[in-house]
Amino acid sequence: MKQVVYTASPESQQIHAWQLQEDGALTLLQVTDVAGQVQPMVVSPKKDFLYVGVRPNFRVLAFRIAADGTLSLAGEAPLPGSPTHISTDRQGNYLFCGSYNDACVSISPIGSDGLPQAPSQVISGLDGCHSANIDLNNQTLFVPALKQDRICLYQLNADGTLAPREQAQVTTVEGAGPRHMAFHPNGAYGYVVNELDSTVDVWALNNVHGQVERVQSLDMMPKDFSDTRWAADIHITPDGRFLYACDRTSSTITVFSISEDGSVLAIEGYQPTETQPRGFNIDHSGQYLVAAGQKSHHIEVYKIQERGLLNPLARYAVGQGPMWVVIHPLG
Ligand SMILES: O=C1O[C@H](COP(=O)(O)O)[C@@H](O)[C@H](O)[C@H]1O
Repeated sequence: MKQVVYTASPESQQIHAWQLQEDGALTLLQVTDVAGQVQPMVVSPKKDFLYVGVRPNFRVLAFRIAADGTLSLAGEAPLPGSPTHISTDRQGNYLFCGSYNDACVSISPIGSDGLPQAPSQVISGLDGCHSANIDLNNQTLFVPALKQDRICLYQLNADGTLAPREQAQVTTVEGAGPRHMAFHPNGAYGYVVNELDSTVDVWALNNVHGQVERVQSLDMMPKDFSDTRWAADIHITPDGRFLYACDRTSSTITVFSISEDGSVLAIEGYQPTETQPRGFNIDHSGQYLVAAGQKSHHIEVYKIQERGLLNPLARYAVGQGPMWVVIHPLG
């Protein structure tokens, strides 16, 4: 499988595109200079565009992805706040943007040309809004509001509007600070990394009462860790066997195994990584993990081994302050 790794480096305002070889080596394909601090990125489900949130002029840029994975700017649209996280629905018809600093989530239609338009709806009052995550059924948008210790639940209607679900929110432990989310491939469970106490919560998405319910909470730090907790990102392997979450103070990635039904996590180990890992990702074959060090200005590639443990392969200099990693299968 041919894949391309994109990294966003806001301090040097660059996107690096790398070809991921079968053996896990990276070959630099292209460096794109961007007018603005590039931060969150997502590839459209139709696989033809990379959408990138930029600042200080809050916009989403749409880069067309060529057959070899190189990028060319095709369009842009305004966003209602500083983009902290962007994502799309499962069909690529809508773009969601969560803004931590502007405490909102927005939805923007994506045209038939693949270009996002101006937001059609903005929901405010979400203090510390850190991400927007549509479930596998393309029905419920999970929006963690970090400063409110809650995850708001919105229904995505057929007309492209968001409405609070009957169960409008779930709450975390006080002071947890829910941040990013990953879904099990069976669609029954979601995993949320909590920034402020570096825990990971397992959420049953449809319990016997049809409700979202927390079924497990795990400390992701080693027993002897006593410094400030500062978790960031979370990702799952495509086969649903392993989950990874990173903490920035300790610069570690915690490795979890997942029970077959997705309901139970167990810690398998802790992987030291690049300094201040704010973003990482897993390739589509489930063989490699790529982590970015916001303070090391490098990315590092790991081979995923038995029990999910990580074997460092090589590290590569990128732009300054890398913080977002997206991996895209070509073809
Ligand atoms: O992880 C964090 O995220 C928030 C929001 O990030 P931003 O890049 O959208 O400003 C940040 O303010 C906070 O300090 C940090 O821990």
